[in-house]
Amino acid sequence: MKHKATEEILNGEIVLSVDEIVIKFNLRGKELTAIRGASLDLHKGESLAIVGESGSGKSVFTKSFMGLLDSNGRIESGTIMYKGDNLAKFKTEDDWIKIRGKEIAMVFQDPMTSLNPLKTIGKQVQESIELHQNLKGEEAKKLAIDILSDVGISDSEKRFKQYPHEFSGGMRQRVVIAIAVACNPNILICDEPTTALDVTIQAQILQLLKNLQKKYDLTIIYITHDLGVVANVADRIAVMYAGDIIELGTADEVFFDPKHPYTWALLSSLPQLGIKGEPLYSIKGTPPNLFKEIVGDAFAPRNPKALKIDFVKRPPYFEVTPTHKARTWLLDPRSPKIEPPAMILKMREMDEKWGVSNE
Ligand SMILES: Nc1ncnc2c1ncn2[C@@H]1O[C@H](COP(=O)(O)OP(=O)(O)OP(=O)(O)O)[C@@H](O)[C@H]1O
Repeated sequence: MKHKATEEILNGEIVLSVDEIVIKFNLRGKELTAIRGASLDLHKGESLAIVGESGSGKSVFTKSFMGLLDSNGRIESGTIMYKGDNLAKFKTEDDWIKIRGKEIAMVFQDPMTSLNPLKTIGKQVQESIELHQNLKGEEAKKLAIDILSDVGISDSEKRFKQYPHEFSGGMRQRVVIAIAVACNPNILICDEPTTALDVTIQAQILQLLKNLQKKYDLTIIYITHDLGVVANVADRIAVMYAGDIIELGTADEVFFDPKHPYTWALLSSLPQLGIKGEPLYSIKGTPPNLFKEIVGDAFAPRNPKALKIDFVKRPPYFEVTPTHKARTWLLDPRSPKIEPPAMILKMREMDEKWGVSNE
């Protein structure tokens, strides 16, 4: 069930360790808890996808690793350990300068907001190099041209002199990736990097990131609301719901043997996996109100098969394998046996029969 490469990664070094982080926002005098004690260890060289509906906390969680929370937000408790520093305690811009770009870089959804329309794209990549690597002038320019070709911009010497508006959406996203890579970061966070692009271009950008990961020795976090998008690029998947990671496992484990009812629902609503002739599943109800304290399993009110205890007590993590865990009472040996929906059973069957995950 597990790829060999993933196993090697998980035995390797932990580059970032988040423990029980709680993040709150103040909104018109009221307090909203966006992240409710989420924990995550990121392993060197892995691609980890964080998936979940809009508002589940994917962006807030990862922005806290770079000191990019909005000014009305704060980390209330928990730790974010990176190279011996607790980033959760960082206060000033001087602290963050050491981390942002240089150690952890981010690629956002909309390339137009990340690029300066008044500067040539080459200059923008070059400046990123000059700021973060010990190179200046012609040397930095030469490296910028090389990085532009690495991200798939042909004729990069000529295109160095062009402006963002002279590029298509996909090409602009490549430039944004070039700027991030030019900082020589350890960790690259890609926040919905392909949402604004059409499907073919999406696949090309994901393949590009996969290639760059090896060449530039990157650990990558993908943020997406679409599990289908990351199926081919993620080693591991963290499923987020109402500010917490409710299931974490290798991509194969989450796809073929999911345990949390929310993960079942997410997978069942994927158009790529729909059963022919049957209507596509859609998750009923709305996520919980984060202004209120959440009791029990946050997904319970939307889960038609929720247990009584789901409304009373927050489930702990139950370990499925050393790499797979989920916060659901269904994994408690005392729980009644509840079968996942037909589509999930079918996926499991396919995996057992054809070994789809081991290809
Ligand atoms: N500055 C802010 N003030 C108040 N609430 C905020 C602020 N920023 C984020 N939130 C809230 O925190 C929660 C998590 O938001 P977040 O943007 O991380 O979700 P997400 O999973 O990344 O969603 P999306 O896919 O839509 O970006 C949401 O309820 C959001 O409204």
